[in-house]
Amino acid sequence: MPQLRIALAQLNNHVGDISANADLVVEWCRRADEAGADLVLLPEMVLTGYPVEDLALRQSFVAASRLSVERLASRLEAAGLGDLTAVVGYLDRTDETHSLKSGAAKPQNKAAVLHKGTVVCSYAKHHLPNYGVFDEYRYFRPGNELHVVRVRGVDVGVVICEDLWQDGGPVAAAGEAGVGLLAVVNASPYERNKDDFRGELVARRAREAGATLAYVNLVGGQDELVFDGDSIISDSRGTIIARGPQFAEDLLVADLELPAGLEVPPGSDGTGPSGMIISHHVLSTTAAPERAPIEPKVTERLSDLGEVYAALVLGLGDYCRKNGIQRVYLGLSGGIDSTLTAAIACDAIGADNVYGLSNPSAYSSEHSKSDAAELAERTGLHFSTVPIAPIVDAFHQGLDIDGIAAENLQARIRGVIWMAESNQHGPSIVLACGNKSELAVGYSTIYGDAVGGYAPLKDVSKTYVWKLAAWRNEEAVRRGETPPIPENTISKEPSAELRPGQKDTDSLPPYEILDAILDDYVEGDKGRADLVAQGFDPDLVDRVMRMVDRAEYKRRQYPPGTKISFKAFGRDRRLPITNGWREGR
Ligand SMILES: Nc1ncnc2c1ncn2[C@@H]1O[C@H](COP(=O)(O)OP(=O)(O)OC[C@H]2O[C@@H]([n+]3cccc(C(=O)O)c3)[C@H](O)[C@@H]2O)[C@@H](O)[C@H]1O
Ligand SMILES: Nc1ncnc2c1ncn2[C@@H]1O[C@H](COP(=O)(O)OP(=O)(O)OP(=O)(O)O)[C@@H](O)[C@H]1O
Ligand SMILES: NC(=O)CC[C@H](N)C(=O)O
Repeated sequence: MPQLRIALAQLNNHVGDISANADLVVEWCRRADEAGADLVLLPEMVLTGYPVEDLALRQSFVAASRLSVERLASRLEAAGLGDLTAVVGYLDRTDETHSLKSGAAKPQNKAAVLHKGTVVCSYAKHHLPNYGVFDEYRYFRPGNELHVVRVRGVDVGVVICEDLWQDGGPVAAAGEAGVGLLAVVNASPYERNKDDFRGELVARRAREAGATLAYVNLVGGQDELVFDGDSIISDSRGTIIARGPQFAEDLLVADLELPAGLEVPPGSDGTGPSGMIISHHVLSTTAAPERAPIEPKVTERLSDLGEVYAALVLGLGDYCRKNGIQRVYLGLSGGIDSTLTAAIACDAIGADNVYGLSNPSAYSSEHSKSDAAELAERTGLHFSTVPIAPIVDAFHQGLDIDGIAAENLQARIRGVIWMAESNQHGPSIVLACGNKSELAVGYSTIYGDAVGGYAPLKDVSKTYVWKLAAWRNEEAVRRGETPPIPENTISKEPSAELRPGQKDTDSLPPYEILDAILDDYVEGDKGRADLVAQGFDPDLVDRVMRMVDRAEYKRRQYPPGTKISFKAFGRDRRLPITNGWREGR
């Protein structure tokens, strides 16, 4: 059986920066070549980044992507990497003469096969995901052909991401065509438990196709999405034989013993058993040289809490790095949300770039100040205190307000202070510290503690915030480091401290109950009858549903934050703000 050395380049690119991404591709191809690879797979749309959103509608962007892939082929050849076969994702349009208004003029999400200075063929994704965070029907025209390339005598079928998730189509056709290897290039965003699902999917499709399957995934943060890498190789029996790290760049290299391709006349095209047009391309048939075999690695999985924490760190870190943001400012109340946000920020961009502000009011407890100071001591972040009581008093001299209006004034004054610091010492942003539970029920002050450029905990429920905080401290102990989060911050009862003795439970049900209802209402999209049938108190269900529905306007104005759940607020859950639909009340 011919031996093929494959390299999966799970890299972190930059949406829109085609020229820098092309440089990255060359660099990773060089690394693959140095590792002796015959074939290197790069992630879906590696040249443009993913998702490009409405950049896909700009002809200039599509043309630049297309030109870049052609130049890349000659660049690789000129760099002495022409013998390597590279699968490179990009955006293409082949029918630019058609009317822009017609769907036929839409570009395609493609993967080009580059070899010996040419673009040998280019596969267009068949299945376009159009659910959750994906809008691919808005942008792309689906493909209808399959390409099979022969590398070192092995037939390799190339498909793109969602093609793997759907039954039938190009994956089934590749199996029927008898490929030895199915190469799948991906940009599959992280969400909790998705890695388990992906692992099973890859193994199942490999068994169904009767072929070894190599799955390469992107790494890095892109606005609200974070890509976790976690590239996988499964043999044709469904055994995972190699797996890359999560949330880190890596070149995963493996030697594969694969069956020789069947007799296909060079360059012959035809219709496969499932009726799909299949084009064959013979690139190389010579056997691999004698070389010391590489033992493929199977990287250990992170724990559930560990992977969520890593996602939040990478999401915030890449948002800052890719947008030229050097520092972050945030209000430190000594509470669990701002403390965990600060710990994530320190891990993402370094404590020396994190500026925490304590802004005590007349109602602030002593522990709110001492716990915030202790956090600074433990992490090494910059810490300063700007009391707001005199500013609040000055406002009250000119304003006749009380109750919630007066409470919100305090939160807004803090927001003004954080933004002023950020403006003064930029390039920097303010971090909003709200969590998913608060965001769901509108428990934050708009233009107050809701100000900011990024919200790391936006998709993390309050009960999970506590778990993550405990996990981060345990992790520090395991590594022999100082746990960042003060014990009192984890154990004390949450309070907004906007009036004397205020507790979150004055306005909200206990978070364990609230989060259970929110899980079903927000993530599960269940209706009132289902929630009541599950045993939740009907009055409480009504109250929570009302709070969630009414807070849509607040969520729309909230900063972006990393998606970690099946359904995050934002692109994943799109509801009208002006909405008269009410159930049972
Ligand atoms: N449909 C709509 N579209 C656009 N804007 C709309 C709107 N409905 C109201 N508004 C505007 O929004 C205002 C009400 O929102 P907002 O000013 O935020 O005030 P509001 O939601 O009434 O009060 C803030 C709540 O959050 C709690 N809080 C505040 C700060 C921190 C924390 C915490 O623990 O983290 C909790 C606080 O205890 C209080 O219960 C209205 O006065 C109006 O101006
Ligand atoms: N005294 C304070 N000094 C600085 N920032 C504050 C102060 N109080 C509140 N904040 C900011 O406002 C946000 C909302 O805090 P609040 O205490 O009202 O509710 P919370 O959701 O329980 O948050 P936390 O758990 O961080 O206290 C905090 O996360 C913090 O960023
Ligand atoms: N880019 C894609 O096609 C992603 C869709 C796919 N179901 C995933 O999340 O992995």
